[in-house]
Amino acid sequence: MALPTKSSILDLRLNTQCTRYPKESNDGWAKCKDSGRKLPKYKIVVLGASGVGKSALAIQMNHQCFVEEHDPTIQDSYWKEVALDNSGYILNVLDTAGQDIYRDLRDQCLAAGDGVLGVFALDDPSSLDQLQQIWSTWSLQQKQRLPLVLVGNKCDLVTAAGEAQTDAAILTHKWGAPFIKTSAKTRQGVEEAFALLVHEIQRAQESVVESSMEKTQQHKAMCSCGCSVA
Ligand SMILES: Nc1nc2c(ncn2[C@@H]2O[C@H](COP(=O)(O)OP(=O)(O)OP(=O)(O)O)[C@@H](O)[C@H]2O)c(=O)[nH]1
Repeated sequence: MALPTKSSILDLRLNTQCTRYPKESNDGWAKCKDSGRKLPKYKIVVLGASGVGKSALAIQMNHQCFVEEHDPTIQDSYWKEVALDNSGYILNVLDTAGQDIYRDLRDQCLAAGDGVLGVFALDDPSSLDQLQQIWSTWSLQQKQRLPLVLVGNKCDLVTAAGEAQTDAAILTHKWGAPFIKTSAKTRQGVEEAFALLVHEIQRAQESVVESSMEKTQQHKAMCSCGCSVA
C-alpha cells in the first residue's frame, strides 16, 4: 500500500470516515458532511520531542497505516469522524513539531487545543524529560490547565517496564493525568489513547458547566439587599 506523503492537511480517506474540514467552527461543533448532523468537535494537540512518533500516531489513528520514515513535522492537521453509539464526534488532530525552532507554532496549537496527547518514546527516557520541559514551560504561562493524557509510544520496542515507564508513573501522579502505552507500528493502544483524551476533555467541559450553574444558583439565592434566601 502506498504510504501517505506529508502535506499541511492530509485527506486520504483510506478505509476510514476521515473528512477534512478546512474552515474552523467557533462553537466547538462541526457539521457532519453527509447528514447535516451536528457533532461535537475536539481539537487534540499531539505534543512531544522530535522522533517520539507523534506523526506516526496521528497517521495511524486517521489513516490506519504506519509510516516508517522520520520526516520532521512543522505542523499538520487531520480530521476524522469517530462513531460512538448512535452518535459520534469530530476529531481534529494537530500534529506539532518536536523541534524547538518551531516553538511558536507549537504554542499556537496548544492555545487552540481542547486537550493534549503528551507523547514520549518508551525506549528513550530523555524524551520524557523533554516532554516534561515543553509541557511545564507552556503550562506555567496558562491560567487553566488543558486536559492531558501521557502517552508512552513505541511499546513494541521494549520488552519490560524500563526507566521511562517508571518515571512516567511518577509524572502521571504529579500531573493528575492518565498514562497509556501505545505502538504506532502495531496500532496497540492508539484508538484508546485518543478516546481517553476525549473522555478527559468531556469531563473537564462538564465540570466547567457544573461550576457555572452552581454560581448562577448561588446568585439567584441572594435577594436584592444581598442576604441569602432559602
Ligand atoms: N518501532 C516503532 N517505531 C515508531 C513508532 N512510532 C514511530 N516510530 C518511528 O519513529 C520515527 C519517528 O516517528 P515520527 O512520527 O516521524 O516522529 P515525530 O515525533 O512526529 O517527529 P517530529 O516530526 O520530528 O517531531 C519514524 O521512523 C517512525 O517510523 C512505534 O510505535 N514503534
